[in-house]
Amino acid sequence: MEKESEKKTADIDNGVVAMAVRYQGFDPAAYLQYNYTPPRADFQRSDSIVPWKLSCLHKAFTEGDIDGDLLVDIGTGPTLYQVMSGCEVFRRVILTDFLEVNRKELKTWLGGGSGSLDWTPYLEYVCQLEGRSSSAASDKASRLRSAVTDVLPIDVHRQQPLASGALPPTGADCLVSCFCLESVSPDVASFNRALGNISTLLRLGGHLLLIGALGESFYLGGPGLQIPVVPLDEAQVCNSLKATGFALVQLSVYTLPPDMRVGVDDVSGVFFAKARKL
Ligand SMILES: Nc1ncnc2c1ncn2[C@@H]1O[C@@H](CSCCNC[C@@H]2Cc3ccc([N+](=O)[O-])cc3CN2)[C@@H](O)[C@H]1O
Repeated sequence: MEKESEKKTADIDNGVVAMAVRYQGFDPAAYLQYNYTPPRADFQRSDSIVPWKLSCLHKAFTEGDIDGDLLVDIGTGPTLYQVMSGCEVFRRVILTDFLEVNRKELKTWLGGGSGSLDWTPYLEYVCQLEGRSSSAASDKASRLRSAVTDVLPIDVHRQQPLASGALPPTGADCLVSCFCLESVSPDVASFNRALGNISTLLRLGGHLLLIGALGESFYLGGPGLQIPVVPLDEAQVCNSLKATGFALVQLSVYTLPPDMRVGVDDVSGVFFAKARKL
């Protein structure tokens, strides 16, 4: 007779395995087009989502309470915007993703190639936030390329999400993770476990910068590829951070205007959380 706890564990594993299978069809180029081109990435609009995210990250990295040597991005996907401010603060940056197609996309750009998206407008915008002239974008690209030392496989559902020895024994000084945990977790319990798993990668007192979707139940990971998402609200995000040993430092929320709802997901808002590991 299967014990209840064994059945629950089996269900948990089945949900995670099903999610991993779903991700095999992920299309980085399509995903970038859906979410990282206008209107969601319109640098002429003050209410566009990407400028909001870049401003949150810039402020969080530069307001003086974050420092250290190593920044790790959890579930980087095929995007680089997450570390364009952080690469000025940390000597070393590690990017991570579950899929080889995304790691390849990142390595192409890092190797000087042009990937599926032109990141120049992003680099120019972050240069402006930093008070540099936007012509400094190519210098920033060089700094980013030299700061990123590794692009590693990761699985946030493992108690040890990275290969042993991937990080120094003291762990990362800061983690950043954008739109990953809620998009790979079948339910809130799985989301909380994943948050606890990635916390093991962060030193005590280190910061977590978490960006994620609110009210999202699915998104398109490629043409016709609906990927399920566990819907979160602000209260759940706060509860999950507290339950996994983080002190919330700051929470900001962006509510999508109607014309940002373009049919590639059913997200209603985006949260930005700055938290510290207790
Ligand atoms: N087990 C795993 N461990 C770690 N990473 C894993 C695992 N499985 C998959 N991954 C990895 O995680 C994935 C990260 S991309 C997830 C996309 N999240 C949803 C999408 C994003 C988005 C973007 C922008 C806006 N907006 O309003 O501007 C809204 C939204 C909401 N929809 C992907 O890289 C996969 O490769």
